[in-house]
Amino acid sequence: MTAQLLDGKATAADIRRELAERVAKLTATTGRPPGLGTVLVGDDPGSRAYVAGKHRDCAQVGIASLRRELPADASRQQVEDVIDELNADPACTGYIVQLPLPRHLDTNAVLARMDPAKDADGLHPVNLGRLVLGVDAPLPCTPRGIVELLRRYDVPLAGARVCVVGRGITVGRPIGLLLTRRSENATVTLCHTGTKGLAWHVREADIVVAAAGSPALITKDMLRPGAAVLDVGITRTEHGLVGDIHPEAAEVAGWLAPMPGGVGPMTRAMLLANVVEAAERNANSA
Ligand SMILES: Nc1nc(=O)c2c([nH]1)NC[C@@H]1CN(c3ccc(C(=O)N[C@@H](CCC(=O)O)C(=O)O)cc3)C=[N+]21
Repeated sequence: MTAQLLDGKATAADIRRELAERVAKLTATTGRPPGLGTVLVGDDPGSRAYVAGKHRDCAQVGIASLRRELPADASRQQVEDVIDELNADPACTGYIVQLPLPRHLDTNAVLARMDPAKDADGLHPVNLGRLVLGVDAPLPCTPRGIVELLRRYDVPLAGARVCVVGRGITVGRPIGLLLTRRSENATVTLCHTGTKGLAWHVREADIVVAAAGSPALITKDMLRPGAAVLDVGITRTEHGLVGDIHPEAAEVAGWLAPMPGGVGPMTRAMLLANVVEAAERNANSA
């Protein structure tokens, strides 16, 4: 078997076209385009590249970009001033603080200072709480992108056994909350580096979400033939970017979202969707 491609790159391009129409309407009715802010602290080349990609996406769909950059040794006060400024700026519909922050800064304190209505990442504690409660809120971009990709390729979710590998706050922790909603109705097992018998858990699964950041962790012998496999891991090595899924997994999987070209572009598209939805909420309440 050779897996069917879950083409995140092409799907994200479709979504950007859909969003561009909504942005054009919003801009016409409100007199100004939605704006996405990014806060980048330090000069990690990976983070810089991601942020640049987000601004390219914005330009494509007609969303305005507000870039804020601070040096790696920025003080807590400097970061708070930028957050306060974006919270108050009517041109900023939503924004993100690029993670990880330099170690001397308290990530949770920074996230908590954001206006939850402007949280384009869905990572503010209030919005994560709303996700647990099942109340409408901006959703974390990567989990939302994964659900959207599975839906657009008609991968069956109801009753599916999903194995998530990784417990980070951006992917592993929140994705189970989306997939176990009644509307998705999947069953989710959350595995991590402390899991005993990882291969057994993975082999039980109809859908495997690999988000551990451990190169080639998931090998073809671990997979149920025909499973949908999504590679969320990205590790920078001297040979380039490496995912969590071993390349030979494509021989056994039924569907594969590769890295690159799978979940990454979907994450970026969902960030834009969160901003457009926030702008539509504002327009409707104005
Ligand atoms: N506040 C915050 N929100 C984030 O959403 C966030 C973050 N911080 N910190 C870092 C991670 C990582 N992340 C990626 C997004 C897109 C690609 C992406 O588009 N990847 C391309 C290729 C990337 C490349 O070639 O460098 C792909 O997979 O095809 C990758 C990684 C968002 N993150």
